Amino acid sequence: MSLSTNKMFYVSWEAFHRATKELAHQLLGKNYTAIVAVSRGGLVPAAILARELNIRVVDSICVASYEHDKQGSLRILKDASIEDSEQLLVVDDLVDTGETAKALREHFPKACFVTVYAKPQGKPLVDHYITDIEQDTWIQLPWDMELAYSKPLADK
Ligand SMILES: O=P(O)(O)OC[C@H]1O[C@H](OP(=O)(O)OP(=O)(O)O)[C@H](O)[C@@H]1O
Ligand code: HPA
Ligand SMILES: [Mg+2]
Repeated sequence: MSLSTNKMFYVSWEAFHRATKELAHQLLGKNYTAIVAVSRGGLVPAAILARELNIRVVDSICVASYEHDKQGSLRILKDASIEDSEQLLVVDDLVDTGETAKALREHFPKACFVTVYAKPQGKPLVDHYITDIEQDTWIQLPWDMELAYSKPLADK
């Protein structure tokens, strides 16, 4: 989905942390031994999950799929050095069209693929996620935003 939609779902750092901890609760006790973060969006939830689940082996796969807000084909810029296994968690921030998830599932067929947010098109490709977001809504993540002054209603 491109950024042309005007429906927005704004996520604060606190909300992102809370949702990711909820994801950690779902994964607790499943004995995952390693995490691969899907860079860049998966880096933040991967750090939070690693802390909550006490996983010390954390790697990344660096991919580029969106060029200038339009979806292109997925390119692997750097692969992870961790082997695929059922004890591996592959973490991304969200699934939208599911193109990234599809490619990653092919790359790590045994691993558990998780995200914090999921839109309907990508949802079937995710093993665990926390929050449903409509397909036509753009998720504004906290690292893409900054605090800004808001005029009082009376001055608008
Ligand atoms: O389900 P899809 O339609 O494939 O979209 C989901 C992917 O898009 C975003 O990454 P993006 O490629 O924008 O790059 P970034 O993580 O480096 O910001 C997001 O972090 C997911 O990885
Ligand atoms: N928000 C941020 N990045 C994204 C989205 C979104 O809704 N979809 C694909 N990449
Ligand atoms: Mg990404």
